[in-house]
Amino acid sequence: MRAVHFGAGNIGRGFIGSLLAASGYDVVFVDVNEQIVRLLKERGEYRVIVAGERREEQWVRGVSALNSQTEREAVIEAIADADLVTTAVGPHILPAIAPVIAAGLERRFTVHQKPLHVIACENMIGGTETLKTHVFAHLSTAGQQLADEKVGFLNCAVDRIVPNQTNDDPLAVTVEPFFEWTIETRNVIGTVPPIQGAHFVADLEPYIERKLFTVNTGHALAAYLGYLRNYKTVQEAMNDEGIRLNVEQALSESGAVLVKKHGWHEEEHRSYIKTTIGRFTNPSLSDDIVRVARSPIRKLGPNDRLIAPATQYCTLFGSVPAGLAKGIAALLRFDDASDAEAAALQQTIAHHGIEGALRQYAGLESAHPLVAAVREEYGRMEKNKS
Ligand SMILES: NC(=O)c1ccc[n+]([C@@H]2O[C@H](COP(=O)([O-])OP(=O)(O)OC[C@H]3O[C@@H](n4cnc5c(N)ncnc54)[C@H](O)[C@@H]3O)[C@@H](O)[C@H]2O)c1
Ligand SMILES: O=P(O)(O)OC[C@@H](O)[C@@H](O)[C@H](O)[C@H](O)CO
Repeated sequence: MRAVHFGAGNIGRGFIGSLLAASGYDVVFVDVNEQIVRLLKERGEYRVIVAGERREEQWVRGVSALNSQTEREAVIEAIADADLVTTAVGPHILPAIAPVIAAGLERRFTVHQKPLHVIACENMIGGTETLKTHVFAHLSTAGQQLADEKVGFLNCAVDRIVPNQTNDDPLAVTVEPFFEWTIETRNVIGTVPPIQGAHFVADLEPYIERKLFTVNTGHALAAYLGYLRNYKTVQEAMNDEGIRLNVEQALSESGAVLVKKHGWHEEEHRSYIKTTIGRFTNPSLSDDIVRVARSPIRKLGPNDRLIAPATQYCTLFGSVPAGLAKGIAALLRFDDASDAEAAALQQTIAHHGIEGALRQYAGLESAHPLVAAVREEYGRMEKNKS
């Protein structure tokens, strides 16, 4: 079996590639980072360091790599011959990889019509559906017809904290012990792709919302509030009792939405939150706040980790979730110079105020009750820096 995986970064090497290799796939990584591609080609293996109470090393073997910029033809051939195509490149990169995936499918259809599954492992709702739309924009009419019949685009939720790497070996990747990969079966063609440890479900919505509105919501609160207090890592931020209480408050608010909307059992969800907070405080990991806070405009989106649970809370319970409002206000104060979206967000706020930013990026009209609550928190943060 062959899997072509786009994005040999933190989660690509630290989770998806390692699980696929353990499931018996020959994994071909596709990336634009020449150093990583060269080393993967040279060595054909890399180390995953699982940092929990005990430190465990696992070798991922039988992998290869291609550079999508300089080896486009080989990428097309690899897709033509693959059983599975996966991605972990970041939501903003999906449009950039769509043309080569489409070219790979067109080539494949000239040679054979075996079923193929495509899974985008990005932190977003409907990630694979979004990739499919981009890919279809580059397919011929005949190609679209065949893709509809022969290619199963499967949405998924992917969960493992993989920080930015500081190992001496550029291929080694340190990860947390926890992992969860939930894949929707709705669009499977034939049988589900054999992936050891993956959890297949008929309806992904409860799972992706539970993951995004708990793990990523809590992470966002810790990162944006931690940034305001000049902490460098999520672990440092979570050791601040005030921030930890804010994270817990926001997660009880998003949790109330998840329990009411999807029928998650209250006790089970409390335990999911407890596990999540334990993961944030893992003393064996050091996760940079600027990584977790990255791309604040994306994170301010109407379907993303802060606005979606907050607006749903307002609708379901008729009151404003104060913890989530604080997280949104802290996001609006994120001005890290190395983050292009943070710079653009600050420009928007400078020109149009926070109301303008919330309208433009979160789709919130000024009359929405959340806006007043965010404005109040935002003003308080200006005075106290936290
Ligand atoms: N790191 C985590 O903890 C984690 C966990 C779950 C989900 N995710 C999601 O996985 C995705 C990737 O995150 P990450 O943390 O691994 O980021 P990352 O920056 O470590 O990895 C992204 C990789 O994509 C590569 N890339 C960029 N443009 C490309 C292109 N045109 N073609 C091929 N490769 C390209 C980059 O060179 C990099 O190696 C994001 O959507 C993220 O939300 C991350
Ligand atoms: O990857 P992002 O930018 O959407 O979010 C940052 C982190 O919250 C995220 O990468 C988590 O570490 C991950 O989602 C855990 O599964």
